[in-house]
Amino acid sequence: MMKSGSIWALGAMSGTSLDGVDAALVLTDGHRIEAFGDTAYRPYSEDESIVIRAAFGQWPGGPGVSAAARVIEAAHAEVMASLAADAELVGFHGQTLAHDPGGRRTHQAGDGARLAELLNRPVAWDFRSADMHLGGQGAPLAPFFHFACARWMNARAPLVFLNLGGVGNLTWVDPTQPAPEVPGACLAFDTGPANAPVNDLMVMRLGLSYDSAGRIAADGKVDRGVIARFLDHPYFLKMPPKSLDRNDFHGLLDMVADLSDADAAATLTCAAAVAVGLAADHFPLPPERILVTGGGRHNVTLMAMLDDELDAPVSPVEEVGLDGDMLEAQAFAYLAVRVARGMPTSCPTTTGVGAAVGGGLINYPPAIEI
Ligand SMILES: Nc1ncnc2c1ncn2[C@@H]1O[C@H](COP(=O)(O)OP(=O)(O)OP(=O)(O)O)[C@@H](O)[C@H]1O
Ligand SMILES: CC(=O)N[C@H]1[C@@H]2OC[C@@H](O2)[C@@H](O)[C@@H]1O[C@H](C)C(=O)O
Repeated sequence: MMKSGSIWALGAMSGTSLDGVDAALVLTDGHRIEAFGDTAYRPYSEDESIVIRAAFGQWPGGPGVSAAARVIEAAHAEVMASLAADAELVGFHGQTLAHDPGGRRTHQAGDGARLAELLNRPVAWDFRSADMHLGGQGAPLAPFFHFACARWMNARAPLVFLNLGGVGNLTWVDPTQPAPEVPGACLAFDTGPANAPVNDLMVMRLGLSYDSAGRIAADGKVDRGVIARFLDHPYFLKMPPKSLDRNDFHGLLDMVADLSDADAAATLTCAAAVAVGLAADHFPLPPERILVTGGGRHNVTLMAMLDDELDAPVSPVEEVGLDGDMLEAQAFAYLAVRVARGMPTSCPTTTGVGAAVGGGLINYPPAIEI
């Protein structure tokens, strides 16, 4: 018989910026967040990053995919090992190598069965495929968790969670609705590129992995002509829900090729903020506040530009007691419990799927023989 009370679940996420694996414990019954527990982070080594990057853009069976999957599984097992002892269930997102919503396919490398064996815990994984098979974008999946976070913080009016990772994505939530899958409770979509283009610029020109605190961008001047051309991208004409692959805006770097380092950084940072500004046109009602999560919240220049673009107050999620480095890992802990209990993980207004759907597979560790 299925349990109904809260259990500790351990979630893990390896994001598009490929810095490492986040892991976090959440106590939940799949509806309510009762408590947040310990967290851990394990960066990928240079050698591991090279193996994973070599498989970027590949589909299962493609060159380098197996090698990348083994690196990803081992890194996850390592960071989760100490926390798994306190968890009844693991949520394993894996590393997205390719995402093609138009072609109804997505690829998160890493095998849940292998991780179940390595951690000796049941593992919920492959969260995105079912949604895509049923016509959804397969992303974003954090929205139902964001709805639960809004309830956890006792919010009484609509608010927005904005995640600034490699790509930007947001969830507009109305916590007064009875459940996240109810029409009017959540609207979620990817806003556009966030940190990825600036990171790529930093790597290419300065040998840095990102623009720390946005200091380089702060010294630059935004090229409004480039921003206007950026906004011509057909993605901005699409109605949400909609999602992006990390490389969908690759041409953006060419557009700043003739600019100085500082001007190029300022322009790419502004592009991320302007994309969020455009996203705000889709909000069903004005949100009370915009809570920013993901690494981009540390970018002071980006946060100031967002403030200029948006009408509601913008602040990091820490302001309400959440952990902006761990929200995605916590989301997959929460979603794992929903998968285990047959609850939906996405709906028409979060991924564009035809009806609320529960995605994910569960693998159990091999039975121990005595
Ligand atoms: N101190 C900082 N100053 C400026 N930018 C920062 C700082 N710390 C992190 N970032 C940016 O945040 C990025 C990492 O963000 P995050 O960890 O949220 O991404 P991710 O989870 O890998 O991506 P996604 O959410 O798209 O999967 C870094 O690559 C960098 O661009
Ligand atoms: C396909 C994929 O891995 N998408 C990620 C990525 O990173 C941010 C954004 O693009 C979001 O759509 C999603 O991750 C978060 C955790 C989500 O599904 O909500």
